[in-house]
Amino acid sequence: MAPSICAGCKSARAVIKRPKNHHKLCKACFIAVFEDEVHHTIVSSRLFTRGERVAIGASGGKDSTVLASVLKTLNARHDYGVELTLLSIDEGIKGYRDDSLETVKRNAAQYDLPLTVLGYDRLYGWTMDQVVDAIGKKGNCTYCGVFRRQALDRGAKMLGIKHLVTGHNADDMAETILMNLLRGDLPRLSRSTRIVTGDDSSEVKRSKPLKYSYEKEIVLYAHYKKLDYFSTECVYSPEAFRGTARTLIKNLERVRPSAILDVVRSGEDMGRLVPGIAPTGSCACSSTDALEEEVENSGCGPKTGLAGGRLAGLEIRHKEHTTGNGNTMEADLTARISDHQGTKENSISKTATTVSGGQKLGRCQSCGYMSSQTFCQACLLVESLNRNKRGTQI
Ligand SMILES: Nc1ncnc2c1ncn2[C@@H]1O[C@H](COP(=O)(O)OP(=O)(O)OP(=O)(O)O)[C@@H](O)[C@H]1O
Repeated sequence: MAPSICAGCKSARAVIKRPKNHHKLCKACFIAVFEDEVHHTIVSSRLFTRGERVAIGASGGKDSTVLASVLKTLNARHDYGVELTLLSIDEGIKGYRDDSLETVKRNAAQYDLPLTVLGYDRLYGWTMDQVVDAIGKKGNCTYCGVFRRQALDRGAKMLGIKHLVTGHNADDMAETILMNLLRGDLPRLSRSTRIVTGDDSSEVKRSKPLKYSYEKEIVLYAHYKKLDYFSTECVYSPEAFRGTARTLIKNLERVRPSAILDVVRSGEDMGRLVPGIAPTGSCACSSTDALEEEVENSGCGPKTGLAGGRLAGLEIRHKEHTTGNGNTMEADLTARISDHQGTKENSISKTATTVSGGQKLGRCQSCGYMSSQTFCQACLLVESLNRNKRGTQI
């Protein structure tokens, strides 16, 4: 059989059948088309403004490695005028994150980008290995997801950066949409489809430039560009619901390649029909729900609605266990996590902002992180861990 000719340049030999649409392309055309599509997403969503400083959430995995590489390339090629930096969170998982962080360090040198690494141990007084020792594997993603979200925000704030990009891809988006659909949670589905969460009034806006990029194409791009990435899965395996959604998406993709994008587009369309949800671009991270949703979008994190119940329970129990003036635990927590939060953040904002649903968005009374509750989710989780450690039954 005669070799196929590239559908792009019409001259070179095609070596790739694009997972997204089965177009046959040569290597150079595939790389070009992949980069052009990410550029199109960035431009059409007006993700960046000239002069902006942007932190790339860098885990050393394929998605964020490709994101860093593509953004570096596109920033130079199209002169976005943004200042890129890598931000890594060390969850403290031996045999996983320690190795992947070595990859990020090499990436920083390869792409000539500054790198900042922040650890859970420093931020919360706990590594994930210690958390799992304390609570077991079940539900550990809840802790990790809540901690990571805050850690990334805090890292960005520490660097004086107001925009964080993550490597969430189309497959991740489709999974999350499907999970929210299966739960019947349309408001969350709507929020989860956004490319940008947070706006000028939120402290750190987040965006997903790879939102329309297929995971398989990300892997192919990394392969053809010979990118250095870390490919081991987290040793604390993901929870069942997302795993099932992932399998479903992969099976759908097998029989209909466009299924992933179709689910993403359908999610966006459905999201637009949900009443009472602010249009894209307004703050999506200003409520407890939105925080959980970000955790969920992280790829790990609560997959079964566990976090909401667990956290609500902790909040109630926290109130029961707080003394009249509510200061006992606050002092304890503050002592444990004051290292990173500093006096500035701990000086609790007196002004609260009204957010959707009539909730007041204020500051966690312990750490100063934005929260619609008295204490933020991370502080509640840290306190539950500390209580268990002290042998106190909550
Ligand atoms: N430890 C971390 N430090 C910094 N950013 C992170 C970290 N973990 C996840 N992220 C960010 O969140 C995105 C989604 O994370 P997820 O856990 O789903 O990993 P993933 O899909 O395997 O992505 P990757 O291939 O980049 O590891 C990552 O692409 C990255 O931008």
